[in-house]
Amino acid sequence: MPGARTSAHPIFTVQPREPLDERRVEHLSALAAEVRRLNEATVHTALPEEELTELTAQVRALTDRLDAARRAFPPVSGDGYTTPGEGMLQQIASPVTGELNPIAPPCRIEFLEDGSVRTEFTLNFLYEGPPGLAHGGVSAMVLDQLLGLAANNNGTPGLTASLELRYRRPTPLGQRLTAEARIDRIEGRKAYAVGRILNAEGKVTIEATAMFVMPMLG
Ligand SMILES: CCCCCCCCCCCCCC(=O)SCCNC(=O)CCNC(=O)[C@H](O)C(C)(C)COP(=O)(O)OP(=O)(O)OC[C@H]1O[C@@H](n2cnc3c(N)ncnc32)[C@H](O)[C@@H]1OP(=O)(O)O
Repeated sequence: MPGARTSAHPIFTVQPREPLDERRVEHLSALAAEVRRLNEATVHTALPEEELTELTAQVRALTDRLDAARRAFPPVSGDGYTTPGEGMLQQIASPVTGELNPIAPPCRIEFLEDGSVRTEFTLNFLYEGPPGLAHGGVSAMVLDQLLGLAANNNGTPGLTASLELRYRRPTPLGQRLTAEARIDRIEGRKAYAVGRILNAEGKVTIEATAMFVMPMLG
């Protein structure tokens, strides 16, 4: 694959990923944004069955066309995977932050000067758990990613060894949510992070703590 790079880290050497330039990322992001709309429209549509049959055939044709030039693995942006921590930031198909991934809300991450990370995002009915409320597992996924990025931003990236959540209040759908995370402490290879999700009124809905461990190299 031209231009593909692999990391020196054993976990990431098995799957070479093609780095995309900004223009291509923009085009694919625009496509993913439309597919996101399509996903939501699919759940909400009240169209009659005959029209659904016709639309199903049209969507199948579109998918076949896209799949005709299929990459074995999702691409990355910029220079691709370079170091285990840095490279992960180019993961544009992440299910949480990936602009290219239609199942990602997507959460756009702010990396703050003090090393913490923050995102504002909205969950629609595709992420419903209890009626009208966000699925707890989806919130967990967002927090896992955010706390992981805080560890990464601190220069101590790692895999999630533990993730503990306290669901304090229901997390609403269709409302601006804020999630934030920071590193609490480092102990050897272990990075401890804390984070939370707040509703539009600034009230905490979920608190999270996690521990990330950088696997042994070699
Ligand atoms: C890698 C780079 C990633 C970059 C990410 C960029 C950000 C992207 C954001 C993505 C976000 C999404 C992220 C994801 O989705 S990550 C995907 C979900 N996580 C995983 O799949 C991880 C699977 N587990 C492992 O690979 C290994 O078990 C790890 C690597 C975690 C440790 O295996 P390793 O063989 O290397 O280490 P060790 O066994 O010598 O233990 C070392 C120390 O750690 C302590 N310990 C271990 N486990 C636990 C535990 N569960 N509770 C408490 N403590 C634990 C242990 O006692 C010891 O402590 P001490 O005796 O030294 O005091």
